[in-house]
Amino acid sequence: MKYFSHLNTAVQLLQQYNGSQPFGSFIKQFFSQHKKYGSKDRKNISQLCYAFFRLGKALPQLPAEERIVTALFFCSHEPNELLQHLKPAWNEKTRLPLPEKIQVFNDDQGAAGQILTMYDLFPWREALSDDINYEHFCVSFFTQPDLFLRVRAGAGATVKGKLQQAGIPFGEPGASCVALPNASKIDGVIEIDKEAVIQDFSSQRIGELMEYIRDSIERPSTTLGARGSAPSTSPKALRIWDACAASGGKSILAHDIFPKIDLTVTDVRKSILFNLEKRFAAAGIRHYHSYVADLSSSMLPGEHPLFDIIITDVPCTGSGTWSRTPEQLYYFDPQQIEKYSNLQKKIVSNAIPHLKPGGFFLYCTCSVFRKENEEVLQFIQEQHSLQLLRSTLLTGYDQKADTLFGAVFQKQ
Ligand SMILES: C[S@@+](CC[C@H](N)C(=O)[O-])C[C@H]1O[C@@H](n2cnc3c(N)ncnc32)[C@H](O)[C@@H]1O
Repeated sequence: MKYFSHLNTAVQLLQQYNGSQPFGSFIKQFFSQHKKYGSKDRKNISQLCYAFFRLGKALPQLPAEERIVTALFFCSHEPNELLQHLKPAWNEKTRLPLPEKIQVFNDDQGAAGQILTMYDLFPWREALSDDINYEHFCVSFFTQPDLFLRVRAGAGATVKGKLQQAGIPFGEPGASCVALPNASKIDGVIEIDKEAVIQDFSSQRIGELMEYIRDSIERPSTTLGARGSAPSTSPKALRIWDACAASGGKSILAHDIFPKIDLTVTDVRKSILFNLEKRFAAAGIRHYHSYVADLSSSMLPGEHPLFDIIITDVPCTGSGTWSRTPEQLYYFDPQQIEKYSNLQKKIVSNAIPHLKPGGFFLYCTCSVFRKENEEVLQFIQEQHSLQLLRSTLLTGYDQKADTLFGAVFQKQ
């Protein structure tokens, strides 16, 4: 009976939650106020709640209990105790691919039920960026992504040795990337930010665009336009500005890729720059300039020499990360797409005037929407006459990772 009691608690929690804070914080607060739940109870209740969100916009009319059990079926990749108790008839069908599971659900509903299609989960297919595989993207909502580490230079053997010693299984999807099961506890095992940075696999791959810029600077003939002059390869440090730095994920990456940099970081949130300060200290980055700046309304305040490289990892819908935070999919208002696209255009417009002629502009989002990706690229080319050198969609949905979009421009 405890499984049905877990289901009831999940329903109550979902009724109280309104999407205004991350569900992870909400449920943590709930459990800290209700100590009677043991670790197994907490695990089951949170699994049921997250499953509910993973159904996205589908089946809004279904009673919450049924919606949760349906979602649990879609999220289960092998038979399990929880589903065995809540819906035994579906438990032996958990290994079926999603389209067949949807068929099982539709058959079960009979003539009275509403027919479910993949389109109901994520009804904005037409708004997606080119090259997104819609079916694979939708299927990925039912799997929790991995936790990824970017191992810093020289720390590979140490990090892997420590993980092995702690009995934490890991894979290696990339040269300096380690993938761990999402619930892995690495605090106290790895020296975070010093030995390895917690950073999604696709986010790490933005480093490939940075390497491309670095190589273009070292071999200028490959990218130089007729009038521009690439930043010199002299030992002088490259002036790099991370304009939407948050707690510094891309800045630390840039620090690790460019041999000598004079780094400026800005963000509209003072609190996040405080987090950056702590991470930079752990990462051994001591010399940098940090400012609070709202680039939606003005350029960088004060006098600043022009930059060799500007990184704008802009605020966005975060739709490429929704398998990590499925509550955002559930509560998503599609009007946000236009709102973010406009904000992104303002931010890039206030950043680009700070770029040197010949300098490089790196634009990135963790969005899957065309308006935040290709449309902003077009805006940058048309309104700011930057030359697009390279753009890439880093699809993470087949690798238990996020999906990011990135592009490199050069100013003539
Ligand atoms: C996607 S996050 C950046 C993540 C970061 N680059 C990293 O790799 O960890 C976008 C950041 O843009 C900041 N932001 C939002 N609006 C802004 C604005 N008007 N001006 C400057 N930064 C802004 C947000 O506070 C947020 O920290």
